[in-house]
Amino acid sequence: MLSKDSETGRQSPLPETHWLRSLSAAGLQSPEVRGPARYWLGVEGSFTRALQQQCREAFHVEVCTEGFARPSAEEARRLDIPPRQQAWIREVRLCGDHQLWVLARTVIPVPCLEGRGRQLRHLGSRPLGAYLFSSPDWSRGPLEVGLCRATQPGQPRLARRSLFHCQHQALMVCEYLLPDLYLPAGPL
Ligand SMILES: C=C(O[C@@H]1C=C(C(=O)O)C=C[C@H]1O)C(=O)O
Repeated sequence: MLSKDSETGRQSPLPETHWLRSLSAAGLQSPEVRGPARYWLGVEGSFTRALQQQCREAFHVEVCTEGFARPSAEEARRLDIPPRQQAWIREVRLCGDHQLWVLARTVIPVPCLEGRGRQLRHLGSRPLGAYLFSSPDWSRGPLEVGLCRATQPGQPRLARRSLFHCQHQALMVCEYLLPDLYLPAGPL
């Protein structure tokens, strides 16, 4: 169930993921991208806000891990940071109406944590999106779509990610969609 980062030995419940630069490129490789998940893969504004709007009852963020760790080699390349440099890594579960909807992993390079960015280390269960979208300093780059190598039922099969830019710095937010978010519940 767990994938292991070959360089750090770190174990993560997030499946290995192949990232593509557009919804249409991903749709050619996986028909699931063209189904009900398509809406969520393409949300351009705050993902947290879109999830909150989908909720009938409650929405909450549960922090799984937060701290300095080494990003994967692929993440370091995408962020254009040195391969062995530590970053602040936050992994959370986003839950709506008492179901797990999204697993999110955010990689924040050290320079982003300076100045006003200090707040990024003290979010706790406040959604990161609320901070990024309320601050004029940050803007989102293009969305990528991830096809996951899920090895167990219930693991995410689809994901999305983007860089958020602030002056010359960037952080990366990856969101893994769980089927309970986009597949209608079966008959009771
Ligand atoms: C980037 C956003 O932030 C969301 C909140 C996160 C968190 O609190 O760690 C992580 C990923 C997102 O789903 C957003 O809302 O668009």
